Amino acid sequence: MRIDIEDLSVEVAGTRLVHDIALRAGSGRLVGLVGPNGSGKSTLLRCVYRALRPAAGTVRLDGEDLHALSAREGARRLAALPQEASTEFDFTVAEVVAMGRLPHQRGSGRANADDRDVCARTLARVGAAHLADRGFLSLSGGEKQRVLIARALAQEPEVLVLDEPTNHLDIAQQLEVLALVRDSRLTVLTALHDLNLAAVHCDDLHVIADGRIVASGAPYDVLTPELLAEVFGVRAHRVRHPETGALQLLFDRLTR
Ligand SMILES: Nc1ncnc2c1ncn2[C@@H]1O[C@H](COP(=O)(O)OP(=O)(O)OP(=O)(O)O)[C@@H](O)[C@H]1O
Repeated sequence: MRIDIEDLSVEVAGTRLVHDIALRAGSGRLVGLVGPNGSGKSTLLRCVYRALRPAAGTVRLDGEDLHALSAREGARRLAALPQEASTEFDFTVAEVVAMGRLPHQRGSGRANADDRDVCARTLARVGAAHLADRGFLSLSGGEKQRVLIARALAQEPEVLVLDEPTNHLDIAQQLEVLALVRDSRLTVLTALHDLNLAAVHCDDLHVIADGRIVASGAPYDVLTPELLAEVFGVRAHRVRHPETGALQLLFDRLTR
C-alpha cells in the first residue's frame, strides 16, 4: 500500500508547526524521517496516524484520503507506534497486544480463536511470548517497545507509522527491531534519530527542519556533510562499512 502526502500542513493550538509536506512512500518501502529535536517529525507523524487533523493538504493510502475513512477502516490499514506510547492502566501484555485486534472485531467485540492466534504469533515474532502474563507497566523500556510493536503488527495493517521505534533499546535490540520492521514487508514511515541506523535501514530518507522537508532521496544522496552541517550543526565524515560497504557517518561537533 502506497502513502502519498501532499501539501500537508499541521497546526497545534493555532500554531502551524508543519508546512507544505510532500512525501511518497511506495508500497513495501521503508521510509525514514530524520531531523533535529523539535523539527516537527512527531507532529507530522501524528497527523499521518490521525491523532491530529491536517490544517491543509492530504494523506492518501493507495489514493484514498486517510482522514475520510472511519476509525475502524483507518486502523485496519495503518498501525502506529507513537513516541510516548505508555498506557495508564496496568493491562497484561496479552491484553495490550489483543487491543491490536479491535479494528477486526465486529458485533460482540470479543476476541475469537483467530484473534488469539494472531496475538500469540505476533508476540512470539517479537521474542516476547514469555511476557504474555506480565503487567505491561512492570516491563523495561525495551520490553514495552517490543510489546507495542507486537500490538501494531497484530493489527495486521498494510502501513506502519513508527515514531522513534528504537527508543529505549540497546544496540542489539535496535538492530533486531529494524530487522523485524524490514521483514514485515509493510510500507513503513518512521522517525529515527540515529542517522547511521537510518542510513543502513531506510530505502528513502526525508530530512525535516523547522517543520519543512529540506532534502529527500536515497540515504547516500541526502546525508551529505553539507546537509549535516547545515541542519544538525555537526561536522560529518562519510565512510564505508569495511564488510558491507554501507554508508556510515562519523561526527565531530561543529564550532560555528
Ligand atoms: N501541543 C503543542 N503546543 C505547542 N507547541 C508544540 C506542541 N506540540 C509540539 N509543539 C512544538 O512543535 C515543534 C515540533 O515538535 P515535534 O514533537 O513534532 O518535533 P520532533 O521533531 O518530533 O522532536 P523530537 O526529535 O525532540 O522528538 C516543537 O518546537 C514543539 O515544542
